[in-house]
Amino acid sequence: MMAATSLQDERPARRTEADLALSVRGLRKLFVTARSQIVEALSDISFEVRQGEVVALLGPSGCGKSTLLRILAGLDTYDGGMIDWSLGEELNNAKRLRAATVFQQDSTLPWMNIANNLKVGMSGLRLSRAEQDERIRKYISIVGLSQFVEGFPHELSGGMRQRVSIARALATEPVLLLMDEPLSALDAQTRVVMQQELLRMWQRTASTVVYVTHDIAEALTLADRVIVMTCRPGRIKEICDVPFGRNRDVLDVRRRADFGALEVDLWKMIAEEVGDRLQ
Ligand SMILES: Nc1ncnc2c1ncn2[C@@H]1O[C@H](COP(=O)(O)OP(=O)(O)OP(=O)(O)O)[C@@H](O)[C@H]1O
Repeated sequence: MMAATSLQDERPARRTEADLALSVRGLRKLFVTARSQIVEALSDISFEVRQGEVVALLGPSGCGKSTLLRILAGLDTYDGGMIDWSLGEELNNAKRLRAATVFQQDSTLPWMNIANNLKVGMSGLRLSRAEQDERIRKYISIVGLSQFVEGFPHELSGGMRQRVSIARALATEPVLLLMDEPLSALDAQTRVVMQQELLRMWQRTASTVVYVTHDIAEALTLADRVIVMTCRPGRIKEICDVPFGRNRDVLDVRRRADFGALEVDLWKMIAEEVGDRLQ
């Protein structure tokens, strides 16, 4: 059992159905390979995401984390089960949440300067020019790139380009922020700085976030709950509460004894899946 279960007093209070942002029920996803083989990527996936909650999807390589995120983003279909978008609005004839996605790979547009990269993300939002400019200023400043706003992606490092991608998603002020290993290409120092920035931003914007990572410490640092997935076909192995509250500091949480205990528990779960002998 997880160490978190002994820390009931620090957990966020259980909320009612009215607080749900979305719930996924019995989701199944099949792929057909080039050799006509059927691959079951996801099987019987059920979980809920509450408003303002940060949920991390953690699991071994190939367990279907990105597939699940792509389905939530509306970029892929599914073959069974359902998604109930509690807070959804009508978008393209379907009830969905207004979401923005940040991927692992660089997705900046090289022919546009940084300001225009952010504008592209906001293009469907019918914002006035002044509102767009204000959001560009705000979110580029949040990711620490104010002096590069007129520059072009090729003038930035890989990590800086990734920060542009994050700013572009944030500038749309989405109801649901979907992030697929957004910090994995960054160097270790920038990564910690960005984790702190994400915590700060989410606290300010009360964002609802689904965050894919294979990094256990990152999941514990950022999330309110960690959903651990099994090897393929990806199922839910365990859902763990992270008892650190939203108002947390990247370095302070790592000093906590229960951080270490949770990290070990999660390691064991992942090791069980990949057949490692660490356990
Ligand atoms: N287009 C596709 N056709 C066939 N199989 C696919 C396709 N896309 C994904 N898969 C398979 O589905 C499974 C889940 O892939 P997915 O990329 O979602 O895993 P992941 O957990 O995000 O992995 P990683 O952590 O390595 O990025 C994998 O076994 C993969 O081989």
